[in-house]
Amino acid sequence: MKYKVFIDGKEGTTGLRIYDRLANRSDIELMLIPEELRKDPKERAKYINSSDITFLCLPDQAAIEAVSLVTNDNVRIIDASTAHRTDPNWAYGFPELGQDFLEKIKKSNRVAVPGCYASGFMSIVYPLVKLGIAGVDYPFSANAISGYSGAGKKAIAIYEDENRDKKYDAPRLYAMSQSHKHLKEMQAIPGLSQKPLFNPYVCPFLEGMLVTVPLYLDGLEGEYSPKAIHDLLENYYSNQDFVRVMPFDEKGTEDGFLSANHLEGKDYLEIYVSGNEERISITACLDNLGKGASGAALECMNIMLGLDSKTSLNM
Ligand SMILES: NC(=O)C1=CN([C@@H]2O[C@H](COP(=O)(O)OP(=O)(O)OC[C@H]3O[C@@H](n4cnc5c(N)ncnc54)[C@H](OP(=O)(O)O)[C@@H]3O)[C@@H](O)[C@H]2O)C=CC1
Ligand SMILES: CC(=O)N[C@@H](CCC(=O)OP(=O)(O)O)C(=O)O
Repeated sequence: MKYKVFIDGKEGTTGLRIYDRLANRSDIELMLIPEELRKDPKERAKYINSSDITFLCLPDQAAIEAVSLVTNDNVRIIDASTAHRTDPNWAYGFPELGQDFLEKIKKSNRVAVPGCYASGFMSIVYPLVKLGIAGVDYPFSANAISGYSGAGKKAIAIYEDENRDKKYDAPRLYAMSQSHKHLKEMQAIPGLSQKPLFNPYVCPFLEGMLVTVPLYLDGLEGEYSPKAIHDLLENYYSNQDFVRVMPFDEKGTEDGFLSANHLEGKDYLEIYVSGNEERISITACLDNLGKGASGAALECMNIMLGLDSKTSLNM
């Protein structure tokens, strides 16, 4: 039997990558909507309701509309947008955070794929809070950079225009009003008492991401060295394929640099712990289109179908 899969928003950045990874799978029948009808709600409803799994790779409003079109209770939805990530009726698609996350993804027919920045932040902060290393009231902050593909196809066209304005040649800070759309899930999923301070930059390279969470050790719930925190995180993610805690080095890496495109094309995330006895820095490195979007969506699909979670993914 083949699973029938529909990708609503297949022409977009996230949708295309899911399509490419599924195109050659013998266990999947990809349902292709005629190009001229791909935004027609009536036609989309037909495709959604006759699929086993529908991926929503759409702007938030279109994703909300797509969910309202579901009339067949058996259809399972995987939504890459921001629309449902803190909705308790939806599973949060980050199985490595805990057995409860994994079980909910397995059982649910509504799964929300975490935001790319949120994935990096969550991979660090969720275990810190869960293990009692940091309190829910710790004043978390995060600095992050993303490749321009994170901003979707319109931004890709701007960045790849050979006559682009010079301003696109440098990292650009944004969301300076502290109102980035991922802050809601960054607070809600680990249960923080306030939203973190968050400074994202979009940069002139295609894909890749770093999210750094700096910490004062004396603000934690107990006495820890950077190495002790490293070991606790390593233990938390032991046996996980998609989240890997890298060997401890007080400089972070051997030469003291970490490139944001280091995991380009890969679907897993790496965590680096570095620092000294006063202040530490924990950084998640991922591909915004991999574990930050399409890769995570496919990992969730594999789990929902009871397959090896690594099927079709780049490890
Ligand atoms: N890029 C990334 O790294 C990440 C993106 N996401 C999220 O995934 C979703 C998709 O993002 P992304 O792929 O980057 O966006 P894109 O802009 O690249 O693609 C969105 C696609 O949706 C199509 N679309 C828009 N409205 C409708 C509609 N009403 N019906 C059907 N199709 C529609 C667009 O059509 P058209 O081609 O005509 O514009 C486009 O093809 C967003 O919610 C985004 O926030 C999540 C994680 C990371
Ligand atoms: C570089 C860039 O612009 N990135 C996007 C986030 C991409 C993403 O993760 O979108 P979702 O929230 O749908 O997951 C932004 O900051 O809005």
